[in-house]
Amino acid sequence: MSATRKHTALPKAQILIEALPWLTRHHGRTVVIKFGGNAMIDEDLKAAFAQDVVFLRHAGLKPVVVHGGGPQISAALDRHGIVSEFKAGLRVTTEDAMDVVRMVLAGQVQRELVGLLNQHGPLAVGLTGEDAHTITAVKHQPEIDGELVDIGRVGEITAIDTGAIEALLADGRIPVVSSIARSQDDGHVYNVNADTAAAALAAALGAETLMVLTDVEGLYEDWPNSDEVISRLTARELEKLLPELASGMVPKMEGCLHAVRNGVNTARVIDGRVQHSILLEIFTDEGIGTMVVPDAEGDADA
Ligand SMILES: Nc1ncnc2c1ncn2[C@@H]1O[C@H](COP(=O)(O)OP(=O)(O)O)[C@@H](O)[C@H]1O
Ligand SMILES: CC(=O)N[C@@H](CCC(=O)OP(=O)(O)O)C(=O)O
Repeated sequence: MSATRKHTALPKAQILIEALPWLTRHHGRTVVIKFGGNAMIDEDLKAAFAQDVVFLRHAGLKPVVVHGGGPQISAALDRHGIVSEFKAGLRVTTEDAMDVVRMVLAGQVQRELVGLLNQHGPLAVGLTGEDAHTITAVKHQPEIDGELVDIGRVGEITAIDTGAIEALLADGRIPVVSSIARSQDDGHVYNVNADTAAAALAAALGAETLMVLTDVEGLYEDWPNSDEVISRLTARELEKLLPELASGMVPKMEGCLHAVRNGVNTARVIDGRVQHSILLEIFTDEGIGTMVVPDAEGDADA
């Protein structure tokens, strides 16, 4: 009887001890995790996400969650009779649409994640970029075919104030941030792409890692023709690839590039549809998605 028990218990100890080098390396470090709206497929996945984040916190890391909600916003706009339109990968956001964006991100998606995390204890505190000047932006006008285009209340980040997030982390809490910015140029607010917001926060916080959870396995080498995932690339390699990327991958990979060029050690895009993908990525060698690393010192034109 006891021999059988030992048999089944030993592999579990093995798994725990395998995580030791990662626990040592990441102890006390900040990890920014972006949870994309497309990865929030079902209740089980959302609950597993919350478990992973709480696990990281109890393992001595400092997780910061930045969430998206693109599909959820589109569904709510649809119910309000507002048609969703994207230009340069960003939502054209009228004044009316902005109210809906804010209501869905801060009032629904963020509340749901805070609730799931807090099933494990008094840990999560939700905020938007408006709170304590966390994210400040000016009006963003993307250039499309050589012309500046007005896409409404979409913001370009000009400043990050990490004070509120750092105070929460120091208090052992898990900040959950919605990608809405305070406006530098008028009294209103701006809609910011959640990947861009997560990357800017990761850089400003000096995070160890930016982890972007989405609905594909990683960055595909030749999307949509093949599902060959690029497992590792340097900032310079990514920079060369950027002009070829499409739609949702553009802000994600631009964000990864910004992060590793501004002090973040690794930026990863991983499949949020796989349960416990965060734990697999942080605590094992068999990293599952795409990892972007800074250029090696001495790299030409790095
Ligand atoms: N090279 C690529 N590799 C993987 N996905 C790509 C690529 N180019 C474009 N995509 C698209 O980007 C999508 C992910 O971005 P997005 O829809 O904005 O997700 P999220 O809600 O997680 O931010 C994928 O589902 C895929 O359709
Ligand atoms: C300006 C802009 O496009 N904002 C995004 C904000 C939410 C988001 O980025 O959500 P995902 O991460 O799920 O795509 C939007 O309105 O859809």
